[in-house]
Amino acid sequence: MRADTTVSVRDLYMRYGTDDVLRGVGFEVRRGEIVCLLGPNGAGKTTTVEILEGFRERSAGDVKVLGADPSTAGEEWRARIGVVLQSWRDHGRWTPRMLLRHLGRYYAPYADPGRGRARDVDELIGMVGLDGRADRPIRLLSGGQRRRLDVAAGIVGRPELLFLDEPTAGLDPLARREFHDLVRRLVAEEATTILLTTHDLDEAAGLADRILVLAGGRIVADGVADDLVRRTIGVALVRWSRGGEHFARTTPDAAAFVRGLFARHGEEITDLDVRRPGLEDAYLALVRQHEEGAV
Ligand SMILES: Nc1ncnc2c1ncn2[C@@H]1O[C@H](COP(=O)(O)OP(=O)(O)OP(=O)(O)O)[C@@H](O)[C@H]1O
Repeated sequence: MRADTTVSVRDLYMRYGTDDVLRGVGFEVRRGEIVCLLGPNGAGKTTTVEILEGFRERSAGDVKVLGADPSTAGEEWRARIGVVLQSWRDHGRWTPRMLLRHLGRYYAPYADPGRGRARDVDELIGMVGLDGRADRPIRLLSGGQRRRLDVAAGIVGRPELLFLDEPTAGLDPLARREFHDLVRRLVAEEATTILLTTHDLDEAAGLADRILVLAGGRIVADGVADDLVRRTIGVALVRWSRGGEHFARTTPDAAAFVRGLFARHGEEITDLDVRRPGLEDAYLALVRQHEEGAV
């Protein structure tokens, strides 16, 4: 294991009743990395993240988070991680300011001269763009504003490691952009390590240093987005029509392929489209291959 390994997972198994949801999951996350965990609904992303957060007991496997086993780690360890859950509905009568001040107090005993104490509440409210809403009851916040408050609650204690479960679900495009900037700032200024789940593949491609794809209970891909795309489906997707039929092929050399196509079929070719595939294409191909048992 490298010295900067923040999360290390080996042979992780999770069984619910007779259902094996995780079947030998393994990956690592290094300090200051933004890693994005992708996978279809029900693949086990939340389960994995909750095991790493110490909220769920695993069936088997080795898990180390900030050097400790989350199933036995204490409060001092917990104060070093931040969590934004998929949904959290509570404290409706409180105001964001009250809630953040309350959560901040929790971190006081764990103040570390190197990292400081809990963040100043006004600074935090500004960071997540909740100015003007800080003193109104939480139940009156819109869904997106509520999500911003969730993020604020996750970073109040200046976590070394931040877990974000679908953090931008329900955010408008501007709020999403601001959230991405906030994540990049946390990484650049505080070397925060980020593990996030999302179904937004543009978000994953734009934000993550590395992508993990969970399918069928295992990590079926682990790498930089561009490499995953190249490895999974080649470098170009060529689509065309001929005689009313539609065709599509992937190829590492689009120019040579298209020359060959025209040499064979000339003017019969219509609707030619050459496109560099993106993460969404690679992801869908991986999940499809996996479902067909080819991975
Ligand atoms: N406490 C539980 N008891 C039994 N089954 C569970 C429990 N929690 C989750 N599951 C099942 O485990 C599987 C994985 O669920 P999980 O929530 O981890 O998936 P996910 O990848 O986060 O899905 P989504 O993208 O829909 O949020 C699902 O089939 C779910 O029904």
